[in-house]
Order: sequence, then structure tokens, then C-alpha cells
Amino acid sequence: MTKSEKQELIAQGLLLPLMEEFYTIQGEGFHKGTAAYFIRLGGCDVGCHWCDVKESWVAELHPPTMADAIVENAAKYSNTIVITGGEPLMWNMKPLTSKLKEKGLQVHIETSGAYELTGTWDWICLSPKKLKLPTELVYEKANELKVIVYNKDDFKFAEEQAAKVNKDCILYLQPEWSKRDKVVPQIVDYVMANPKWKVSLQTHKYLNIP
Ligand SMILES: C[S@@+](CC[C@H](N)C(=O)[O-])C[C@H]1O[C@@H](n2cnc3c(N)ncnc32)[C@H](O)[C@@H]1O
Ligand SMILES: Nc1nc2[nH]cc(C(=O)O)c2c(=O)[nH]1
Ligand code: SF4
Ligand SMILES: [Mg+2]
Repeated sequence: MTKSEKQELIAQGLLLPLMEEFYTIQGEGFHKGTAAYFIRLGGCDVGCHWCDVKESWVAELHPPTMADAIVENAAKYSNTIVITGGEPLMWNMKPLTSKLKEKGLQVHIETSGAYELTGTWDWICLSPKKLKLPTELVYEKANELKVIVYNKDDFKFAEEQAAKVNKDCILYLQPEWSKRDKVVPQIVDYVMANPKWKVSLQTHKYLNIP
């Protein structure tokens, strides 16, 4: 394959930088506790200083993989597939998600929403970031809003983001992992005072699973 042929397939979403894939339990948010096969795509330029997968950021470090091959493999493991990254919406998600839907699978995304929403999704987890705000469409389509709390300013950001999502969107506050001892008590008080919010924890980290 020539370099330009490769670039064309990437632009079409037929070739994707695949960092890792693993069968585990969804640890976070609404579907926590549910077995799911995770597909982690490389590439992200949002730059969260506390990101727990910085190794994903440089897309070129991850092997370009055909969407067809990703789907054939994933279908062997689970009925629920979570597409994450990196930032999966840096890529055209239409072919990957259409092929997963053709297999009858439930297709979920973990996204910052910072790039155009492409693809067909059964569940959209929007985790907005101040550094690169979500696009309008993803606020309309999000099924859950999951705001990471690193410090007290994040409660204000969470309310600003909650004002932008659709009325059915479920609202979560999730402690940033390294600050969890400090922010968990703040989140607990906040959720009791503002019960439209729920707590989300990274339960996989407590379970010592991927
Ligand atoms: C690694 S990101 C990949 C998907 C997408 N880039 C995003 O940020 O939503 C997956 C999820 O982990 C969250 N996350 C990343 N680092 C975290 C940390 N240190 N503590 C808590 N949550 C974190 C993100 O906010 C997001 O909800
Ligand atoms: N078990 C497990 N659950 C998760 N939920 C969201 C994750 C992510 O990194 O996108 C994640 C992850 O990395 N592992
Ligand atoms: S947007 Fe997601 S992958 Fe990108 S730096 Fe932030 S947490 Fe990490
Ligand atoms: Mg993770």
C-alpha cells in the first residue's frame, strides 16, 4: 500500500490506529459492571494533564488496522463493544460502527466530544474537557455526561456542561484518580446537595482489572 492509499483509507475510517483491545468489565458510568469488549484507538490532542492513557496520544505509534478485522475479532468476545481512545472521534467512525451494528452488537463510545460526531451509537458517554469543548451535536445525542473532578472549579464546569446536554442525559461526577482521596468527599457532599448528579467511580481500578 502506498502512503497516499493508506491516508485515503484512514480518511474514510476503513483503517484505524489500534492501540489495544481487551475484554473486561465496563468500570465507569451508567454501564458499570457490564462485561464489554474495549477497542482503544490511538490519537488525541486534547491534552488533559491527568489523562490515564497518555501512551494513546500519538496516533502514529499505533498500528493502522482495517476496521473489518477489528470487527471480526471483537464479535468473538462480547455483545457490547466500547470504542475508546485516545479520542475516537478524531477518526471517521461510520464504517467501524456500521459493521459492528451489522453483527447485531451494542456499540458504545467514550468521548470528549471535541471532534465531529460520526458513527451509529447505542450509547454515548460524553466526558467534556475545558481545553477543547464538545461540538453542539454531541450535547444533543449524549446518553450520559461524565465530568471528571480534579478540583473545586470542576463543579462549576460540570454545571455549565449539564446546561448544554439534552434533558434525558444522565449526569455523573467522577473523581480524577490521583485526587480521589481529596475530591471524593467533595463529590459526595455535592451529589447530596444536588441530587440530579450521580457518583461514578473507576471501579475497574479497585477491581485490578484493565
Ligand atoms: C482515557 S479517556 C478516552 C476517551 C476520550 N478521550 C475521553 O476523554 O472521553 C476515557 C475516560 O477516562 C476518563 N479519565 C481519563 N483519565 C482519568 C483520570 N485520571 N481519572 C478519572 N477519569 C479519567 C476520561 O474523562 C474519559 O471519560
Ligand atoms: N474497565 C474499564 N472501564 C472503562 N471505562 C472507560 C474506560 C476508558 O478508558 O475509556 C475504561 C477502561 O479503560 N477500563
Ligand atoms: S481527551 Fe481523553 S484521551 Fe485525550 S487527553 Fe483527555 S482523557 Fe486523555
Ligand atoms: Mg480507562
